[in-house]
Amino acid sequence: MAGFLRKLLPTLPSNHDDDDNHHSMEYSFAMEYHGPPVTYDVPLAVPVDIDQVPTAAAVVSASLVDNSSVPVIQPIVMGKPLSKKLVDKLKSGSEMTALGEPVGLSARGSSGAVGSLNGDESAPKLLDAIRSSGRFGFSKIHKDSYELLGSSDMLQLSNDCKDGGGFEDYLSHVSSDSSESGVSSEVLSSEDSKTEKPRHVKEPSSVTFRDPESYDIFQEESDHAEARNIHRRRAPERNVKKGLCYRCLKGNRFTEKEVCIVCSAKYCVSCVLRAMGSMPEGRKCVTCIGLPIEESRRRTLGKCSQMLKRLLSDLEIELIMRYELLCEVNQLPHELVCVNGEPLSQEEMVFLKSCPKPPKKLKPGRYWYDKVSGLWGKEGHRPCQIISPQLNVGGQIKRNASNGNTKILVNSREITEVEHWMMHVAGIRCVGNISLWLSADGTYQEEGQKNMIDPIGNKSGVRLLCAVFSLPILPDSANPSGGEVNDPVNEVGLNRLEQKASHKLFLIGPNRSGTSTIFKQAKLLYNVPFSEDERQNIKFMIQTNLYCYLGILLEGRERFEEEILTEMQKRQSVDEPGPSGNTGLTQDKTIYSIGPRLKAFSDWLLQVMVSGNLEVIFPAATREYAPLVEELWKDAAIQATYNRRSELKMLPRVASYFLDQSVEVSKVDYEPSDVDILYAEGITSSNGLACTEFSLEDVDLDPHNQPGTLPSRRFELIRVHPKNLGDNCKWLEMFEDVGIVLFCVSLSDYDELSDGLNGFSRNKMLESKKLFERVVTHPNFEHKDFLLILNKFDLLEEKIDLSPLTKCEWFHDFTPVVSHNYNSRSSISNTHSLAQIAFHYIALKFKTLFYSLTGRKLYVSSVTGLEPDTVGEALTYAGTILKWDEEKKPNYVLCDSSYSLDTSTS
Ligand SMILES: Nc1nc2c(ncn2[C@@H]2O[C@H](COP(=O)(O)OP(=O)(O)OP(=O)(O)O)[C@@H](O)[C@H]2O)c(=O)[nH]1
Ligand SMILES: [Mg+2]
Repeated sequence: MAGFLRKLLPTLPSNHDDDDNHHSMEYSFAMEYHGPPVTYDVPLAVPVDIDQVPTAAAVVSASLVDNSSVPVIQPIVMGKPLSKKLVDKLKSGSEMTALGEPVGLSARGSSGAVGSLNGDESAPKLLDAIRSSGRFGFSKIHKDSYELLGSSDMLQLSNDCKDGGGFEDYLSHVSSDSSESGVSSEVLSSEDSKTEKPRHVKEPSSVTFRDPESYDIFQEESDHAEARNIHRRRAPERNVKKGLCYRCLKGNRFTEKEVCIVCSAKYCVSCVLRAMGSMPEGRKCVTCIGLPIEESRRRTLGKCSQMLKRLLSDLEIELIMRYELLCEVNQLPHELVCVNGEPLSQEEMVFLKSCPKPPKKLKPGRYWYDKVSGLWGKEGHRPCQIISPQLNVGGQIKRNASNGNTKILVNSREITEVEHWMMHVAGIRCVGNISLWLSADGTYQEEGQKNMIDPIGNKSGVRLLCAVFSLPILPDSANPSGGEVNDPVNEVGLNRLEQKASHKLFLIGPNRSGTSTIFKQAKLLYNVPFSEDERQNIKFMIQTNLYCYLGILLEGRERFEEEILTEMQKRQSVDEPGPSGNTGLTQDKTIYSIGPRLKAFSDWLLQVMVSGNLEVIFPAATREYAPLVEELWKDAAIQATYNRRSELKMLPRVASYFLDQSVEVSKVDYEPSDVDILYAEGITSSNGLACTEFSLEDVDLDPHNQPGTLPSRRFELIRVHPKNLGDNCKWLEMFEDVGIVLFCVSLSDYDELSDGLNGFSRNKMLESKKLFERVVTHPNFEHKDFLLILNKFDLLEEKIDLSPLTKCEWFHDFTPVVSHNYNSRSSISNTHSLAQIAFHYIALKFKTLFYSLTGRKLYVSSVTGLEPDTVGEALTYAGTILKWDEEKKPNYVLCDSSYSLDTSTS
């Protein structure tokens, strides 16, 4: 019949002729009826209007450019070498589901990656091997195991080879029109590939398939770019209950799983290899091969779970991870990166990524780029990196690129407040409406001026500042690479940038409240070493201060001597009044008198101090005058002066500590001990900003827990001196992301006066109160927790009996009830010392003030900065407060495939 019909219908399409064996032909036709009339209605055949027949639109060739629009059949599971038995089966062309899985159906990834996962070769070697052998399909790697090299590309390749084309032809085929064919095929054995054409080569189709096992729902796609966006926007919907494996639907949220970097499907240990196959593009379900990754997972590229590592050999993992990182389809799409308002072209993206200093961790987004200096940042934000300058990428930088509001233009961009502050700290004074040029070597120049301003990268304080604020560190002339070598300050910064501490503790307090002591104590407590740079600075500071202390003593000595002499003169004139007024100068030697040599030294030192040149004469002075310092310190007059140190207002308590070891300290090879560092005044950086990181173990509320078994959290302690905060603490706005503010107040301030401006001095406790109010009410800290550190409790204990708390007018109502047998040192009513009561009273004053300003609760801690325990307790308390805060917030669950436990929310 078919033969007959073929004769009847010679115009049938001829391209099916060679498919005779595969296509049966069936036809229907109508004939005119000539029989007897019928009693029923005969249905009429309505003529068909050809134009009304629906037809499938031709496939747009552009849609085939992208792999994502091409129907894919899954690659063979190649996690392990295939057994010989299976290989034989495959060779015989029979069973295609030997593993109970669709075997050997390979999607053609855009990378054209060849899926050898078990060989000893790395990818390039493997390609070389393929190049030289010209054989594809299975290669015999081990005695009893075969390795499947095939993908559809290879299949195509094998055909090309068979047809006379070599591997080079294949490569050019892949690179030139790889995107057009969209071929998928079943795997052939090496022999098959030599002798046969692929048995099943699919024509391109605009229909995509759904994997019945993975519940993927894919959209029909027509346009390449749109298709990419669809996939990027919409991960395939999955109705899998949380915690279950997406393939076997078993397990719970604690079952180890690996996650697909495209659709976030999770697979358990038994299913992962089946679901992900050979992973020619890394950890993707087989249905996701060829699709761009989910952008939020970009940071996890190249980091697989422990589970997968256990399943595959190191080599396999290495190769898969390399594919994952390098294969083209996983790369950041160029059009998603916008620089200075313009999306990047493919060429610009290549240019950007291959420059000597490319942007780190580039993600889709809008960026600004200062081509002159190389500064790079997110649109509307301060700079975050320095990349290679002069790259021809993106558009022209705009004035408001970083959303600055300083009216200071640097390379046509209005800089941000934090950059302005950095320049301020670096000593580059610039007020609004100024245009500067910043070159790639870090030099500034005012527009239209010839004078260069020093590269600010040279100043260690600025570098630290850059580190604290995550600003890029500008290179300096001595180290144009950006100062990343042998620079402890910078190292701190870089480490900081890398690790990103989880919580920032912001330490601030008025002058001499003890913030630097607490900061150093924290470093010592948590074994954060002082860098060589810091040690040298501290040594220099201790030696300089020693001369200051000596100067204060010498000044005191002069004063005491004069007092005595005046007294003696008075007495003499009363005792022996006479016309000559003889004062009997032979008797003018007092216990405060020193010999002529020491007197000469004393005069010189006092003169240097008055002229403010003390720092200039160091360190030469240390070498020169060490013997004199020793002699002076041991001199009876100085010792007598020192005994009256309580009358020397300027002499700090720690002075005696260093003066006691003045000989040691003034030696050239003096190395400060930890205690010396703690007692030294100040820290290191002149700008009053310091930061350090440490870990704290979580607070253990369960007594059964072993010590050291709880997770630890990273903290960053940032200490800022108020003198660097500008008028009305303007610069506090730089510290928006702090977790908690530690406000330090010296308990001993209540009866002390500050050296006020123009001779106007004020009670120091009231000064502290004023600063406290300013910081607390700063908009930046509106919702921040505050921990008040009431420091110098030891001094409060010492002085409270001698000097009543009511000396400070704010504490006028301090009227503790004292029992009759009151002993200030031991107890009041056998429970609290007067100092403790005073502490609670002061704490309450601050709490009430805080509540009136914020309506919130103030936390308070009693501290003696020179004692490690109390500082440790206060910092742990700060950590605990932050933890309480976290617990109050809704639970954020981490979702990272590098975690071996399934913790995602899906
Ligand atoms: N007795 C005693 N002295 C302390 C205590 N804490 C700090 N000091 C001393 O108080 C002085 C000032 O302390 P710093 O830590 O330098 O104070 P600061 O907040 O850094 O203030 P600036 O010096 O203005 O930067 C130093 O001499 C410290 O040794 C304490 O708890 N007890
Ligand atoms: Mg200090």
